[in-house]
Amino acid sequence: MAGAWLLGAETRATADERPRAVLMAVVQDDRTDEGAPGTPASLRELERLADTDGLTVAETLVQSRDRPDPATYLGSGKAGELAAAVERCAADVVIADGELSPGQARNLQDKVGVPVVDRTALILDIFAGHARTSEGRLQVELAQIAYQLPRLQGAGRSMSRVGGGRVVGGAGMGVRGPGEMRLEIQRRRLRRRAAGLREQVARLGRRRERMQWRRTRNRVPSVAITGYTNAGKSALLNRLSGADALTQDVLFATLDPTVRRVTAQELRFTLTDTVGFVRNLPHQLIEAFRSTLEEVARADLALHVVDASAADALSQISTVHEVLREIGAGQVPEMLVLNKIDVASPETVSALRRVYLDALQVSALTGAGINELRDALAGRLQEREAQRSAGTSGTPSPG
Ligand SMILES: Nc1nc2c(ncn2[C@@H]2O[C@H](COP(=O)(O)OP(=O)(O)OP(=O)(O)O)[C@@H](O)[C@H]2O)c(=O)[nH]1
Repeated sequence: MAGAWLLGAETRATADERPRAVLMAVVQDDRTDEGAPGTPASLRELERLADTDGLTVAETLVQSRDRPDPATYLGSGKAGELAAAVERCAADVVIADGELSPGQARNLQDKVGVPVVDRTALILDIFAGHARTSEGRLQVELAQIAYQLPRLQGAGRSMSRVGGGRVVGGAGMGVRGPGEMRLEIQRRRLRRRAAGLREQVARLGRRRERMQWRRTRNRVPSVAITGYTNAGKSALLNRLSGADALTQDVLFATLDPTVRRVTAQELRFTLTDTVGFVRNLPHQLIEAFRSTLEEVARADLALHVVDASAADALSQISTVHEVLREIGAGQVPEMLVLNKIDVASPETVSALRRVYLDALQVSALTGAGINELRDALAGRLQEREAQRSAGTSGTPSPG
């Protein structure tokens, strides 16, 4: 069930009722750049993320401050307002549009009485609901454990309350209370589980490498489709290859890479769909999905799909570039394509074309521009192939 990990067993919602969320954010006076936490674009995206995770957004609370309160994130007056909002809306969860420290989450949770999580936890929850292959599921669980470990104290603290008194001191100085012991056992169990998962991921990664190596040896050029979440990557993959990958109007419908074969201008190449990128993609996820994302780093060409109907398309492009750099794929040659041209506004398209002069315009929905794109891809790959053979022909052959 979506939201299952996020809400734990405490949710008040029933199976046929969507859990309700209150969103909250601190807008920092010195961080009002497009996409910073609490800005309209970021909040709209958080709403979409919550919706994708099967939650109903009941209310949104924003506070403007110098910086978040170190103890409670919101200032104390605003935290009181948050508690009232949770009560009023019968909310099941509070989601912050920034990153909460484990302490901030715990303190706020004590004030409002329902789980308080951040954007990272929400994205992890969505990933958990969408991972389809065993590799994807393992990777998500690993990322969840990495997120949970430093936050275990919350559970330990309430357990230690049951066990009677504060963790240290309650049961005598230097003596561990029962809560602390339970916490240590839990930590150890999670670490052991993480080690097992890492081993399985590594095994699957090696298998993926062998397959990739076979493709390289057979010299099948590869194109990796990248782009912001919901840009239309899967739809475009289907159009280009005549395949049937999952397309859904939700964020992160695609989590596991899908490889398809395409032939154009007598050139055969592979097309790989990859996970959609989003602002502030949790670091744990980039780590966990590194082997999947490395498909992009090894590709001959990255086809960067842009949703030209998104008002913040330019900032989505920069986010994708940032993530690509972070996974070591910044050097892969890129072909940028403007998708959803059937619904894009002329203003956004011309703003994009001013920066990306020769970006092709396509619609995965209507099929406009698809043949040209397929040919352009084949052309670029052939060019690269020609350059590569020219580069190697100068090298003396052994013997
Ligand atoms: N109007 C229009 N809608 C499109 C076009 N291409 C894709 N869509 C829609 O946009 C939504 C997202 O498409 P997907 O192909 O799932 O997007 P994605 O980039 O793979 O998404 P993630 O899996 O979240 O990364 C779906 O509802 C598609 O039907 C297009 O050219 N025009």
